[in-house]
Amino acid sequence: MDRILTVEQMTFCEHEAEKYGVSLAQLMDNAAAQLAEVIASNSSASSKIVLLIGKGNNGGDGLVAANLLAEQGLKPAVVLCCGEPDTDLSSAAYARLDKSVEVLKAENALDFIEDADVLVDCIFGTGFHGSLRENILPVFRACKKCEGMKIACNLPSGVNARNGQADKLSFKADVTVTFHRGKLGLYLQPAVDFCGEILVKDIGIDERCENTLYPVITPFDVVKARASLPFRPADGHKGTFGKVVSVAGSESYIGAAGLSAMAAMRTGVGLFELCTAKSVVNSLSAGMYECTYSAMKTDKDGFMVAENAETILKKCEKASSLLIGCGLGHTAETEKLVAELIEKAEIPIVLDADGINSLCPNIDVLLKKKSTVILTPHPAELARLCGVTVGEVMSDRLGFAYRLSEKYGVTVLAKSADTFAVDGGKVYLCTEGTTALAKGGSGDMLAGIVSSYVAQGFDALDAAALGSFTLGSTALLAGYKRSERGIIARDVIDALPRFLYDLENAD
Ligand SMILES: NC(=O)C1=CN([C@@H]2O[C@H](COP(=O)(O)OP(=O)(O)OC[C@H]3O[C@@H](n4cnc5c(N)ncnc54)[C@H](OP(=O)(O)O)[C@@H]3O)[C@@H](O)[C@H]2O)[C@@H](O)CC1
Ligand SMILES: [K+]
Repeated sequence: MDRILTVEQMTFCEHEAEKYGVSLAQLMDNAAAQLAEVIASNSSASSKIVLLIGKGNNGGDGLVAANLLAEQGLKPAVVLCCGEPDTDLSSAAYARLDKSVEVLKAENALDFIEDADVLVDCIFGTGFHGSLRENILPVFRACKKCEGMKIACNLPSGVNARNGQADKLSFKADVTVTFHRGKLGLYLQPAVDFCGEILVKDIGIDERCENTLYPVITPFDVVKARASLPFRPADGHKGTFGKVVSVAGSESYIGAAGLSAMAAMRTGVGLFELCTAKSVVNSLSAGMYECTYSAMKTDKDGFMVAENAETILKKCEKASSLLIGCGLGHTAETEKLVAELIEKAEIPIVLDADGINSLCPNIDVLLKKKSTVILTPHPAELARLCGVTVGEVMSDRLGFAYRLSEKYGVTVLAKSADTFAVDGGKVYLCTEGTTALAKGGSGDMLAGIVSSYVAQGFDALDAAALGSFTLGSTALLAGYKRSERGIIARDVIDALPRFLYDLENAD
């Protein structure tokens, strides 16, 4: 799988295909043929094959597939789950249904569904929205009881292909036969748990149909990760591998400054300087010897003040990335500090956590930036950056990240269980991860790693995507034969050299 499409991109492609001589009806026939092939390969002459049919074109795919199965001498039956098909294509397919195919209504077929040897879900496809309605729940409960092979057409019903949200009673497929390209939602949590094995099948859509769209989504995998690792010259010295200046930490948030520094230093950067409150210097320097420290001026609560900007900018002259935000705190002074650093710094900036929160009231300062900016928001921070609710962000995380990136010319690493790295030209999806990262400190590590990669000269998008891949994969490695419950940030940091070794030596 080398490309993923959003539902909007897929719909665009389907209509664009007509320009290349493939009609929507032909696409449905092609989709049905691919579906029928997978069903047939999982059936024998005696198999009880049951296709669950919705009203839309997903149901149409199932009806055409039923005909193809009947032609091969198999014995499919169809269950109308939402009444009679009602789109042009699906009602035409229903009118053409082979007479040998048994047709049942859902209310009379619950036991029949439970007994299927091969159960095929063609109830909802990309047209699904909202959640499963009350009247159809008995069908989904019967599906749950069925012990036969379960195949989903295009996507499991109950799953939202746009954003990965999924009803708890969604069809739990062993195999999902999806058409042309993987649909974004299928690779996101929690939908991914309902898809089983995802088979992407060609239905005759020319690749050129994708060219006029905004960037297609590329999964960031080990091959890409390996390719984006920079060469380390054998005669390199600490100056060769870049320097991060980090503006992080406060009397209230000490650990965040330390974790981001350790993660950066464990991912290849030559030098790391921590600009922070005196109290943070005192406590971290007792155990973290590898970086340098600069004590900054603070307010009475121990948060850094804007007056430090000049000193920090001076330090930036000898550095190659500026990390702002881990444990910074959010005050009127940090807002001023962040705005001034963004406006004046001439090295790439990675903005995380309270760096982002401090930016939000003055977000238009991004338009005055002198250098590359990478934002690393979690969903609540992304919502704040976009001025919308978290619920709105969750319904279209990629869309919000993309528009933010376009509007301000920044790279956005929209982090969550699945993470998007987005800039105006490309979108990467990073799905590595484990619940070991669902803990305090993970965001700090990610920001530190990204700042380290940027300091070493990576392009911003590669640094962001590889940063996410590095953190997710390392957490998996740290959790090998250990419970995700018990892994903490420092375990992940300790495992970073091992992860990088494996990556450097991957085939
Ligand atoms: N376009 C093409 O060229 C091709 C498309 N292809 C296939 O078509 C599929 C897309 O077809 P589609 O657009 O007709 O939508 P589909 O997924 O069948 O569902 C729509 C129906 O579901 C209903 N419904 C929705 N939510 C609901 C809910 N919560 N609870 C209850 N009902 C709900 C909705 O009702 P309504 O919104 O009116 O309430 C409507 O009746 C796509 O996945 C692929 O398989 C292939 O053949 C290749 C060519
Ligand atoms: K389906």
